[in-house]
Amino acid sequence: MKIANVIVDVPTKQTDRPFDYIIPKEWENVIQPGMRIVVPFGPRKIQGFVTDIKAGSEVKQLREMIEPMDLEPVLNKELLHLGEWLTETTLCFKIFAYQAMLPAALKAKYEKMVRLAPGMKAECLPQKIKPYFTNHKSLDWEEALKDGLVSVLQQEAAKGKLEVVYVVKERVRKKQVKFVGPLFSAAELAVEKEKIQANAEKQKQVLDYFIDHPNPMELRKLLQETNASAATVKALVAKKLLFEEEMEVYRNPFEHRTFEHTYPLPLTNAQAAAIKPIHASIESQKHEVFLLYGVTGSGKTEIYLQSIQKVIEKGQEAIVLVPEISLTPQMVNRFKGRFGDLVAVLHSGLSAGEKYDEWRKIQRKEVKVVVGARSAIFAPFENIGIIIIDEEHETSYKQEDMPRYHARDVAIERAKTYQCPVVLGSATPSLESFARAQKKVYHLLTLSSRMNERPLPAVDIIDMREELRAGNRSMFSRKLFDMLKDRIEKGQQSVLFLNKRGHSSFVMCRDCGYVVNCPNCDISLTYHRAGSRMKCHYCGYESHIPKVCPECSSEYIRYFGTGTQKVEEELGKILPEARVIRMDVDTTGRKGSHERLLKEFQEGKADILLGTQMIAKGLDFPNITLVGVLSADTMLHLPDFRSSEKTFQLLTQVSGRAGRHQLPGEVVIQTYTPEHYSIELAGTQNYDLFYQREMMIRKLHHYPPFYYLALITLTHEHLMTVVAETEKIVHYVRSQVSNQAVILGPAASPIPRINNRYRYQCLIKYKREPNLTRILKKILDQYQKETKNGLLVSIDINPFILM
Ligand SMILES: Nc1ncnc2c1ncn2[C@@H]1O[C@H](COP(=O)(O)OP(=O)(O)OP(=O)(O)O)[C@@H](O)[C@H]1O
Ligand SMILES: [Zn+2]
Ligand SMILES: [Zn+2]
Repeated sequence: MKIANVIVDVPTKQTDRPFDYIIPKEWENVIQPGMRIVVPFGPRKIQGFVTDIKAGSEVKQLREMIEPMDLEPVLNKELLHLGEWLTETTLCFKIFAYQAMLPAALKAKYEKMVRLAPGMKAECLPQKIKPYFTNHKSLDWEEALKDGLVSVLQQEAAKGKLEVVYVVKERVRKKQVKFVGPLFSAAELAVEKEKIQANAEKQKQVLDYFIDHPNPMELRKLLQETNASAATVKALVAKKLLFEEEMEVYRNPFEHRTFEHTYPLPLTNAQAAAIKPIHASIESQKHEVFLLYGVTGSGKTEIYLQSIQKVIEKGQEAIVLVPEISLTPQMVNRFKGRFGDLVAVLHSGLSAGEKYDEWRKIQRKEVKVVVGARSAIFAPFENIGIIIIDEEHETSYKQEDMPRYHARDVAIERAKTYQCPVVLGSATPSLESFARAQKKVYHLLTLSSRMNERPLPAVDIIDMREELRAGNRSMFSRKLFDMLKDRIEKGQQSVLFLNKRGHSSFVMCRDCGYVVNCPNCDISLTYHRAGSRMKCHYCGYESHIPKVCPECSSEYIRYFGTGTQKVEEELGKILPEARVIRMDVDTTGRKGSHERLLKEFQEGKADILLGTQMIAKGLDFPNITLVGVLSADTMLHLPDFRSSEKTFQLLTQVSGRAGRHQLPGEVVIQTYTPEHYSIELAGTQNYDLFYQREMMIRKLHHYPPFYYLALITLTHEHLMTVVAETEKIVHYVRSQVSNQAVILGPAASPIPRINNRYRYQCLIKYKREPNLTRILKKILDQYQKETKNGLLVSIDINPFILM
C-alpha cells in the first residue's frame, strides 16, 4: 500500500503537519511529491500538496485520497524542501509557504483540460485514448478521471505528446486564437496536392507552405505569409487536408513591442574586474554572495547581462529580481533585448492569466531567464546558475504577510542548493549587506565611477527655512524655480520628486526645522490628529504638540506634508508655460498608463515629470538635466529606525537620474534639515561616510545590523485585553531569553487600531538567542489554542515595517 503525506489547505496550528492518505491502486503510479491532490477532510473535500510518498503509516483508520489535480508536480523537490525551510525561518504554516510559490491562477478555481502538445497528432497516441483527441479535440479533466485515463495520459505527457492546460474560471480567460495545421505528413500532403485541380493555385501554395512547415500556425500569420485568402484555407479544411482550431496562446504582455536586439558591450576595466570573480563562481559551481556596489550609472546592468550570458552558455538558468516599481518596460527591454524569447517576466501588473503563462514557460524550461519582482524568487527552475537582486536595499523585497520572507534570504538559500552565485547590486547597499561585505561574508565588488567618467550631478541643498525667512512661502525655492524656468527655455527636461511616504505624519518647526523626537528611542514622534498628540510607536511614549518650538520658540510648529496634486496646481500658477506629466497612484492606476506616461515624457511631450517614489528609479533619459526634490525630509521622520538610511538611498537614487548621458546634470534638494547627515551626505553622494555615521547610531541604539529584531503583534477588540496579553508575553519572553536581549513594550502599534481591533506590540532586539525560535513558536502555539477569545498573535522575524 502506498501512502501520501499531504499538507492540507487548512491554515491552523493543529493542521500544520502532513496527514496520511491511502493512494488507491489506480493512482499508485500517478501520484508524485509536489502534486496537488483532493482529499477528504472531515466532511469536506479539500486540496493539499503531496510532500512525500511512503510504504506504510502508523495511523489507523486511514482514508483514501479522492483524486489528483495535476499530471506533473507543480513543486519540484527543491521547492518542497525550501517550503520547509520557509516554515522554519518565518514561522508560517506550511500550506502558506507552498501557496506562496505558485502563481495566483493555480490557487483559483479552474477547469483543467488535456490536449495534444503542439505539432502532435492523435495518431501517435495509444489506442485507448486516441479517440479522445482526434480532430484536435481536448479532453476534460473530469472526464479523464471518470474514464480512468490519468495514468495513460501521464505517460504520454511525459513523452511530450500531451499537455495540460488550465482554463481558469471567471478570473482568467485563456486567450483564443484561430490556428490552422495540416492533417497529413509532408509526403502525404505532396500526394494530395497533385489531386487538386490545376487552377487552384492558391490552395497549392498553402499546401506547399505546410509541406515546408509542418506545425500548426496562426491563421492570421498564415494568410500574411502565403498571401492566400481565408476562403482558400476554408476550402482546404473542407477537403479535410487542413484542420482549423481555436487554440490557447500565451498572453504576451509585450506583444505589441519589438525589442531591438543588443549585443554585449566591451567592458570597461572596472566592469571587467568586477565580473571576473562572478564568472569564476559560475564556472567552478561554487556558491558565493557578491555585493556589487556601484554608483548610479556605473554599468551594473551590463555586468548582470554578461553574467547571465555565461550561465545560459553553460545550459543553466538565471533569476533576476527587480523592485516592483522599477520593473518598467525600459528595464524589461534591457533583458529582452539581449536574450529575446528566453526571458519570462513576472510582475504584479500582469493579469493572473499572463502571470500563469509566464510561469508555465519557466516550468516547461522554455525560458532561461526570469525577470520579476519579489515572488519571482520562487521561479520553478531546476538548474539555477545565478540569482541577481538589483537594488538589493529595497524594502519591497520583504513580504509583509505570511510567509514573511525576505527575497534575499530565499535567494541565498536556493543558491546554496544549486551551488551558484548570488549577486546583490546597489548604489546604496543596505547597511546589513554592506556590513556583511566588510566582514567578508559577502564578496565586495566595487564600481566607483560612472560610465565614461561622466561626473555625478552637482547637488544643491536648499535650506527651506531660509526661504521662509526671505518671505518665500511657496513650495518651490527661488533656486529651483529659476532652474526649472531655465530648462524650459533650453528645451531640456526636469524631474520633480515628491516623497509621499510619511505624508502629514510628523511635527516640525518651519522656522528652524526642529522635529520632535522620542526621548527614549531617537525616532520621531508620530502626529495624531485625535487629541492633537504625538506618540512613539516603539516604546509608547507620548506627549502634547508643543505650542511653540522648544528649539527656537517659533509658533510655526505644526504637522507637515503636501501632495502631488497640490504641486501640480502650484506649477500651473507659477510656470503656466510648463507642460507637466504627473505620475502617482492616481494617474497610473490603469494598466499600461505608467508606460504610456513615461513614453510621452521620453518623446519630449512634457517639460516636467512630477511624481512620487515610482519615478525614483530606472529612468535613463538623455534629456533630463535637472532633478528637484521638493521635500527631502518627509521620510526622515517616519517612526522607523531605517528612516535615515531610506532617505539617503532615495535621494541618491533620485539624483542619479540626472546627467546620465551627454548633457551634465544638476540636482536641487529642498529640505528643512540640511544639516542632517543623511541629506548632507546624499548631497555629496558619499555612501562610505554615510555608512560609518549610520553604523555608529545603530550600534548605540541596538539596531540591525548589530542586533536582530523580532516583532510580536497582538490584536483584539478590547484594549484592556490586548494590553494585558502583550504584557504577559513581554514577561514570558523576558524570562526566557538571555540578558543580552532588549525587550521593548508593550507599546501601541504605529497603527493602533484597524477595523476596531486594538494593536499592541513587543519588539525583541537580540544578538544570539539560539532558543528564540522555540520560544516564539511556543507563544504561537499557546495563542492558537486560545483563538476562541478573539486574540490574534503574529510574529515577524526581521521586520521591515514596524507596524
Ligand atoms: N561597457 C560599456 N560600454 C559602454 N556603455 C556602457 C557599458 N556598460 C554600460 N554602459 C551604458 O552606461 C549606462 C549606465 O549603465 P547602467 O544603467 O547599467 O548603470 P547602473 O549601474 O545599472 O545604473 P543605475 O544603478 O542608476 O540603474 C547605460 O546607458 C549603459 O548602456
Ligand atoms: Zn524652531
Ligand atoms: Zn520611544
